[in-house]
Amino acid sequence: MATLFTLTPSSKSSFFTPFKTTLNSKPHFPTLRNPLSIRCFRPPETDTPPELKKFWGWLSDKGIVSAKCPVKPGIVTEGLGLVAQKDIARNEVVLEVSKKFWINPDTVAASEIGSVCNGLKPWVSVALFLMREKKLGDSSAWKPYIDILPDSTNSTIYWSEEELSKLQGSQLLNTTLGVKELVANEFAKLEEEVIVPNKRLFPFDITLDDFLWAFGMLRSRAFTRLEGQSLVLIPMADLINHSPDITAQDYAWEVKGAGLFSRELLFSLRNPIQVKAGGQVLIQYDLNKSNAELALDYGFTESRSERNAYTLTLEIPESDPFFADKLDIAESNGIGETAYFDIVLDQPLPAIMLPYLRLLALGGDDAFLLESIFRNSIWGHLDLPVSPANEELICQVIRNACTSALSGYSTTIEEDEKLLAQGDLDPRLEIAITIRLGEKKVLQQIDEVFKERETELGGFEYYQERRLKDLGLAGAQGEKLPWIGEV
Ligand SMILES: C[S@@+](CC[C@H](N)C(=O)[O-])C[C@H]1O[C@@H](n2cnc3c(N)ncnc32)[C@H](O)[C@@H]1O
Repeated sequence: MATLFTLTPSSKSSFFTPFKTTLNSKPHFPTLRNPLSIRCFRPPETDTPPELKKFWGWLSDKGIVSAKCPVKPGIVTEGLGLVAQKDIARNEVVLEVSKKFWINPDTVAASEIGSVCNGLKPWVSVALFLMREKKLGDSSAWKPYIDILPDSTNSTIYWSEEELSKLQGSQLLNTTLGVKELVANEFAKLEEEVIVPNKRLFPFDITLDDFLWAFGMLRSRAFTRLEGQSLVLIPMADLINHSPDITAQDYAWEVKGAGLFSRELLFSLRNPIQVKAGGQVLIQYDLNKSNAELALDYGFTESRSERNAYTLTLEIPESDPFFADKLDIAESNGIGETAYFDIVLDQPLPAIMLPYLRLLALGGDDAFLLESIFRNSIWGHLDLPVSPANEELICQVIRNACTSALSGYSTTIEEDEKLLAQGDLDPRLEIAITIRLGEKKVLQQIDEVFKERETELGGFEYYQERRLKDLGLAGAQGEKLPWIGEV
């Protein structure tokens, strides 16, 4: 039965596309109902590491910041962050960085390696630029910035095998391995087509680890979807950390025109919530990212239940005798041969999932609905239960898939909850437990939905009953009218 259609509990492939989103892509508005929790106070000046002092000096020399700048880079619990130098009001602009200090594909194109980067994907060219500047050391014009970039984050792309083993059975493990494979493939191509043929420009060893480092830096700190920009690194602005307490929808940043005729572009960062001097200016990165996306992109998770999600991949198998008809119906309703459904903890199933499942399970006595005369009305019919056999098959296949996915994890929900409750965990272990616990809870929730449906199968109204009613051949309760047998 389960072979009737394919259900792959894996992540969607579009998730592998680098820089679909990096920092937030949706408007986020701050709210005073969610007061900022001050995580760390500005360390005494003597604690400031030399790299940070040099970075500040470089920012000042370039005119990126002035002595009046309301924020300064400082050491905070999240690594480096932006520390308020005075009380900062909500919506106050804390930083403006001119385009000439951004690192984006235009920067690469205008650089020494620009001529060999033609045709590279934007993120690949910026990653190559970043690696090269790092290798150039003292000769790099960007050295003070490169020197304050971390060697890694807690993103799962940087985890050891041992650390990744704690994600056994999870979608995030598959996604992480998929992303690393994608990065490795891109690197192999880059090495062969650009690095090796241009030894003069790259007179040093550049390894896959260097490329992974650059990829992770972009993924965690590049701003995307800025007007007309694919991805941009903005020194100093990229020190802004995320706060789960800022939950309203608004962009904390924008690109503005400046100078004569507004020809110069300026990146402007606002403080979304009132901050006291010494506190950290924080923003909401992206309310729509799941914990898996946060863990992969930035290396942290949140405890809010709606961050827990599981992506169900449903597919019409080519072996289905009605493949062509089903595909035609799916495509005319905006779905394809494969559909991805993000199921979120404590939220209802996506509305389109049940109709799509009914379509996939259509066959046997219900196959007549696939005939072309029904083509315009079929989707409406699939919105409601079609037949007991169809609905039962859906329940069985989904429940089997949930059971199988749940059996892939090495711990139970209860064990994970106990581990989390103990506290004081290594950050990567805590991320792994949060992720696998969240995924299992969502799988359990899906199973419960279809378990309940199974018990309700006898109470649903199916296509044939609705049809008889529409034709006036059945009573309000679906019972056949007395004369029907006499017709
Ligand atoms: C845009 S950078 C911010 C600057 C960064 N803290 C640094 O030291 O360079 C994003 C990275 O900061 C860290 N980070 C930001 N917000 C965080 C949070 N709420 N919890 C844990 N780490 C956070 C993560 O390592 C993330 O990948």
